[in-house]
Amino acid sequence: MQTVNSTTVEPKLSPPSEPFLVIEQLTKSYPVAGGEDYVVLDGIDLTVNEGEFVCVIGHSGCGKSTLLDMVSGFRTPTIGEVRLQNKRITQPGPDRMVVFQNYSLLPWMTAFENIYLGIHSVWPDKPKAEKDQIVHDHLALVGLTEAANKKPGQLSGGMKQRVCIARALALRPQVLVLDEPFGALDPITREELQEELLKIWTEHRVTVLMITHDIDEALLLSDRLVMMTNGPAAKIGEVLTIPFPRPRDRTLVMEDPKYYELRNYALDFLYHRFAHDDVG
Ligand SMILES: Nc1ncnc2c1ncn2[C@@H]1O[C@H](COP(=O)(O)OP(=O)(O)OP(=O)(O)O)[C@@H](O)[C@H]1O
Repeated sequence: MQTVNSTTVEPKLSPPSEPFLVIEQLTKSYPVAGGEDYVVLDGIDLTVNEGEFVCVIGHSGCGKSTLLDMVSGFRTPTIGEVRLQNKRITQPGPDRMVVFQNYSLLPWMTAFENIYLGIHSVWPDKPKAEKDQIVHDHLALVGLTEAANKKPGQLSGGMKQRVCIARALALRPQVLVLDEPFGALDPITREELQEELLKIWTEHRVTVLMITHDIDEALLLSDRLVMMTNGPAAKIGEVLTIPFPRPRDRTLVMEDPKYYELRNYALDFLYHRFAHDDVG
């Protein structure tokens, strides 16, 4: 793993007392023809600290993507609001970069060009050499220097997802929004990317909001695990604080007796207390 060189902007951490990302009384409903609105999320409150890694887990269809989409600005709340550093979020912006499960790279462009495109659209006036350097640094960050000139069709799923992570981080977002980023990967590649994400986060401390269906992934990566109740009208059921010291090592984490305590607690939440009745 290489680190980003001199072009990296050190994260400016807000004073701890200042709220960073605030989700307040967030409700989202959709109109239903000839009937009552369908309420997906109902009164979600969550404050995320700067530099925190928060995972969101919940059954399929409970509204996890809807929640993160309102942080990204792709959807607007019906009631309530999301604020980043006291500024209400009303639209997408480069301060909140999203990585989706299914790569979303432009297939006719190389890995380099895919990353360059975003940098150029946010900083059109930066000298080209500087933009090139940012791309090279971020390809190196995810171990893809050799693949710079390959197109998505020539890359494995894991490599494509690395490019997506590099592309997102290259814009120096304040919040990295990850919507099940490793969901389509095989277990070995998934573990590799978890390790890489953990290293990148440890070095750069970007604030992360990540959806996962994998409790083990959440326990390895996150500071807090937000567990959603089932929809319709899903809420935050509980938030678990994940106490393992950082930097984390998978083996050490899994050897910690608290690991199984937390894992069982989360499993009980999902499969007993809020068992899914086959929707979505
Ligand atoms: N534009 C829309 N109009 C109406 N209903 C919608 C719309 N978008 C999403 N929904 C509904 O909102 C609910 C939550 O969807 P969402 O994708 O946020 O769930 P999720 O928890 O992310 O699911 P998964 O884990 O399967 O990705 C679902 O019942 C979905 O059908």
